Amino acid sequence: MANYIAAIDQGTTSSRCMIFNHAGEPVSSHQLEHEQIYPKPGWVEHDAVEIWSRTEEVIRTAMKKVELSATDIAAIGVTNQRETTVVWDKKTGQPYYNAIVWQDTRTDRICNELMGDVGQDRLREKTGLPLATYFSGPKISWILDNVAGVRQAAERGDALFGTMDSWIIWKLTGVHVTDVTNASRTMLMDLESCDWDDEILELMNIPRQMLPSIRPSSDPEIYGETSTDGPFSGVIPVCGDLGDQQAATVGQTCFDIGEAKNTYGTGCFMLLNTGTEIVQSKNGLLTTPCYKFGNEPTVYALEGSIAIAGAVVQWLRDQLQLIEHAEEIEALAFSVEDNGGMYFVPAFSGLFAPYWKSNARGAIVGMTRYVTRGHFARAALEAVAYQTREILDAMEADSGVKLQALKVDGGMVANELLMQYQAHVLGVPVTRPKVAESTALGAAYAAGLAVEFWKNTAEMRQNWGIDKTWHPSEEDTARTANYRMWKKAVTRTFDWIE
Ligand SMILES: Nc1ncnc2c1ncn2[C@@H]1O[C@H](COP(=O)(O)OP(=O)(O)O)[C@@H](O)[C@H]1O
Ligand SMILES: O=P(O)(O)OC[C@H](O)CO
Repeated sequence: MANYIAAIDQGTTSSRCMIFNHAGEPVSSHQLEHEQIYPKPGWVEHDAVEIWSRTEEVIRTAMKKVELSATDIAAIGVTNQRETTVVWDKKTGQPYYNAIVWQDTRTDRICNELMGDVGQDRLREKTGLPLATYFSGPKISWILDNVAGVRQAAERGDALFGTMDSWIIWKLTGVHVTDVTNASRTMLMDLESCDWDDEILELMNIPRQMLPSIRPSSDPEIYGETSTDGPFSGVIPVCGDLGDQQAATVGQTCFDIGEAKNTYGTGCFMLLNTGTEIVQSKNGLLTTPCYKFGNEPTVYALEGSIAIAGAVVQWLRDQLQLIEHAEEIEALAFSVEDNGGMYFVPAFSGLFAPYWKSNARGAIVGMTRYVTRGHFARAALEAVAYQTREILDAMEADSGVKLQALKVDGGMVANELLMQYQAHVLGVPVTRPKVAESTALGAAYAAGLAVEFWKNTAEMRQNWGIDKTWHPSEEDTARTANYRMWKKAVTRTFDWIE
């Protein structure tokens, strides 16, 4: 009897496999980090082969920890860091080049040229996205134009493009697919038809045959099956696929219009369910599919994307060696009472929402000889909270919805200082669910729904419960003053790259 669903979460920092029971509780989990490759300033790459071998290892270990075999797993769902672009040879299975990560800014020139050719508005109307280095389309163009032989291979039909979901599903099943949520982040998909857009493909000079077919996020027709010689050592349907932020929205059971969640991982992403209506943002947010379950209409969301959240903690750990482990930042931040007048704008990949300024770069301002390591830690965490406030302001302005509480998840929500400060800066309660691994849970839900492991979304809602809520303190002058200073600090990063 198959009593479990497996989820593979291929994130920016790490890959993990989690196994869930019918109550939506994790019964096993394993996670491994992979290398972050920075070949030049602004460039970020991953080795897709390393990611696949880490994925195989986390699957095997998660299954072994609880002594499960393939017959115990009813279905598999995949979720992934979005936009990260890999192109591989379908005959050898080898990537032609490292995966270009969503944070990478090398396509700045390509984006500027596209801006001249077609203008921002036309693309935004079709895809819901501003023209920015963040998205996959220009990254594919870069690979086609800069890696020897790839364009010819793509024209011959030998080169396949995928975001990391496609890469993992292809490795698991040999099938070349993606889902609507991931496809939309290429900037090549028409939001309304949920199909590749020929006009944009022509504009970016991308051959259609290298693209995966676009499928529902939860697909009763299943994408494919695992094989006995793969990491699951058996045949299991793979039938759930969602970009990680959309998966977290599903995992948090935000199925009603006006429900929102914020996920604090490498970056930070708030999504607000807007139902089957496509709402175009006037305040710097993205419009994106939230999920598509089987034959039901696509549900859309407004999204506020922040490029750097947990990544700033990683940077303090790996590059400055200020801490040894990510969780140590909390004690370090607690060692000081406040930010000491210091503001840290981590615009390492330019600024995403609501600014969309690819030519911004990071800045630390307000420093005096008074500041200590503790203030660095504090300012880094505060930056995450202020950026989220900017997103919430934009979301409320766009939707007219006044949020009563914010559901949060992701690796950083273990940080109590950050969560308390977040509630303070937003002025609304912040709620962490019992299962903070909402991303993996959402992928499991998508797969489980497809095979009727869960009958409907109401069953999933019953699984959701609160672990902890942080309440804002009384409105005070310091909150307003700090946020004003943050806004001032952000302007110091604009137009840094000439
Ligand atoms: N206690 C903590 N305080 C602050 N940041 C943390 C803490 N624990 C983990 N992080 C950060 O959270 C991120 C990992 O979260 P996760 O949701 O696994 O990310 P991803 O899905 O992007 O790989 C890392 O960037 C790490 O620096
Ligand atoms: O790896 P995460 O969780 O920070 O998510 C990355 C996003 O999907 C990028 O769009």
